[in-house]
Amino acid sequence: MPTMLEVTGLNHRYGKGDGAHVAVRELSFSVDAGELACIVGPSGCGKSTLLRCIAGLIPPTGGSVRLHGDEVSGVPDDLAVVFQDYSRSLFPWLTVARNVEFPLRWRKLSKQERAERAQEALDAVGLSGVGKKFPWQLSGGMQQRVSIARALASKPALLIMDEPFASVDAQTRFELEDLLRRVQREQQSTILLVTHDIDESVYLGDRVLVLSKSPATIVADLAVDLPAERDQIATRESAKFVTLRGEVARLLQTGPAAPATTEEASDEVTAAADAAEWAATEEEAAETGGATKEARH
Ligand SMILES: Nc1ncnc2c1ncn2[C@@H]1O[C@H](COP(=O)(O)OP(=O)(O)OP(=O)(O)O)[C@@H](O)[C@H]1O
Repeated sequence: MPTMLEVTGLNHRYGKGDGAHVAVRELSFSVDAGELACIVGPSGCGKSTLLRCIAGLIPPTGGSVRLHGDEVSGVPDDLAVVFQDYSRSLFPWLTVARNVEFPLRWRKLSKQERAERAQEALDAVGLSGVGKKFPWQLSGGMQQRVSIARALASKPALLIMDEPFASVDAQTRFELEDLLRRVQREQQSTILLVTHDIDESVYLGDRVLVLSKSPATIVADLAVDLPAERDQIATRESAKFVTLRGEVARLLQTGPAAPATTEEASDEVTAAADAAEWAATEEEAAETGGATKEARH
């Protein structure tokens, strides 16, 4: 698959001089077309800053972001973002259908084509019959489906999702996760999704990018070797899922295993020599039928 998103040596620093804060440091990764990549990182590590740079909302202070080969400067036309807070991202005075159509106004589409695209997107998220309702007449989970439909209607090259399911209850979250995976596969969408939830990152992702504590940098890029068809109970109980979840949790807690210092390495050599000597003595004792073990303790 061709590369859809390429982030190279990205840096972002807020402010200048003594008060400057480095939020993102030398961060590089790429996402292939049709891939769903999850980003997981500790609170405050710089996830939103990274997404804002990728979405062209703020210019990075260093490095580059390329979308299908084009340098991102300003918000690209073919990029859509779904935020956590659905209640603030939908217009309450517009019907659901009009909300979904809204970003298509800037596309060269007839009124009829816009209406059809909106209906297709609503069908895809299981909201075929609610186009004439207003967002406030829907549940929270349904409103977030509308936000997803609106993002999909514009057929973006890249869909960015910032904690999209963090404001809904656990049951709805599971439904929305399954919905997202289904729609992503049907439409071959390229998605970059940020979450705090380790399990969600493994359940949803084709890949999980683990970020360090602030300033954000990538500590691991893990392929999620789970079947494409996932199930909220069976997948989460599978050995592969549990292992991956543990690996992500460990990386978040401690970061990647650091290379041993010279001092640590020399300690390890001494410990290994001691162990070998002890084992040899034990062997000797066993051969002579002695009770060295008991005598030593
Ligand atoms: N506009 C700003 N000016 C100065 N510092 C900022 C600004 N926005 C964010 N920061 C700082 O940059 C760091 C990263 O913030 P950011 O919001 O990107 O982290 P995050 O990982 O998305 O956080 P959370 O997990 O809490 O959503 C934080 O220390 C934050 O205080």
